[in-house]
Amino acid sequence: MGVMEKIKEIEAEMARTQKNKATNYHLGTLKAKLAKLRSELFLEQSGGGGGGSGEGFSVARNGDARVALIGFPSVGKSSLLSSLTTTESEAAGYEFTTLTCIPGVLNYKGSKIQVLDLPGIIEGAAHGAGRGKEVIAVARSADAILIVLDAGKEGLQKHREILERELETVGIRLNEKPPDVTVSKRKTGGGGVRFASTVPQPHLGPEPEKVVTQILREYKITACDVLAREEITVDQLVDVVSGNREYKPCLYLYNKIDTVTIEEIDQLARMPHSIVGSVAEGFNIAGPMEDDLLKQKIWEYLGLTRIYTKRKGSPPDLVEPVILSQIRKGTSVKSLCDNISSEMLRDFNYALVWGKSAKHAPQRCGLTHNLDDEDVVQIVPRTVKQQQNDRNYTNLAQSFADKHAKKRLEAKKQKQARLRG
Ligand SMILES: Nc1nc2c(ncn2[C@@H]2O[C@H](COP(=O)(O)OP(=O)(O)OP(=O)(O)O)[C@@H](O)[C@H]2O)c(=O)[nH]1
Ligand SMILES: [K+]
Ligand SMILES: [Mg+2]
Repeated sequence: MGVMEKIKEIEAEMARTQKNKATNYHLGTLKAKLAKLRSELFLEQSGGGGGGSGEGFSVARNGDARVALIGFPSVGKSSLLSSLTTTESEAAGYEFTTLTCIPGVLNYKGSKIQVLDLPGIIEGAAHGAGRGKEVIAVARSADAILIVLDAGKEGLQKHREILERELETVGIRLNEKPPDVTVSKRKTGGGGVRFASTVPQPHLGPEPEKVVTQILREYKITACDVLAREEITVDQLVDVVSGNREYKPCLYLYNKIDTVTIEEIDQLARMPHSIVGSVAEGFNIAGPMEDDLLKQKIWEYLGLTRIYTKRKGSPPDLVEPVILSQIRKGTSVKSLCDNISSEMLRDFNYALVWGKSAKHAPQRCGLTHNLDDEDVVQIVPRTVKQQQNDRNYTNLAQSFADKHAKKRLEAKKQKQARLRG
């Protein structure tokens, strides 16, 4: 039986099985099996062959962050790219106008955001329909996803769900945090799965340990300690165990609101993580640089942060901020140094910070301090003398260690000689 048939069979069995306490354990096992088969299928397909022309959309990463435009055909993705960036992507009134990945750069608040226009996807994309696999692979590589929907289309909510499902099938989790669960495999201490939780686990049924054991068995893990620090579902546990999940912020844009009534617009605007707009009319999308809602939201979902650096005795550089991202490498002083140069990190002594993250102006901070948008930072390196001292101490420590190692070796030799003699 092929992977696809096995998947179909399990899905059918899950549909037949009523959801209640007694079947919780069985459903958990099925979910784990399904997740494993789906990832097999995905890997099989992304490893070349099967559907499409086989050509990937390899577009070099560029700028401070990457956003992928995902949606059904003709919802206005290319029109949007052309309005957000200086790149012109062909737009037309027929489906599948765009057949490849078109990158553009959005300049916003001193950052450069790479925006990727893509072909439209349809139901079954994750399993290779259209060029779905390639499109979804690009979504996986993005820092955030912008799902574009046509506000005037019938079955709009269904579209949203289909797109979410296609992305979820390949392990992308939208607007979710990685579950706070650790699985530590045990080398000693015997087999068996030990499950502990700091909170009650109502979703795992009356015997959580049994459910957990069964799911781990599907992944051939039999000796380990599992610790949950929050309430989790079976799906979340499967995500943790399978390990190749991508957690991504996702913003939904209901485009073409010029074609629907004000009541409909009002409803759409209340959907979670959503904004409404019209590329054609410029509403919420192509307004003046800083107060345009879509750009603001993209910035927010990417967790971007501007840091103005300054040198001793000079004013801060307000023209070219260093852009850090909360969702990528974080906004600590260490990330800032890393972003500038390896020497900056090597010679770091402390940072002087002005702005929202500082308790007083300036605050003297170490590498772990988290910075806020528009903070001003001066990095103070260790003095030449301190650096020289560091090197001397390192050398001293080394010769000390060498001397003792030598002594121990000699003592060992003498002991062996004594035993022999
Ligand atoms: N009324 C209206 N039409 C729009 C709007 N935005 C885009 N369109 C039109 O919608 C049609 C499709 O736009 P495209 O930008 O080609 O859509 P796409 O999502 O890139 O389409 P594919 O590449 O074929 O998947 C074009 O005729 C656009 O002019 C809008 O806000 N309002
Ligand atoms: K089109
Ligand atoms: Mg297009």
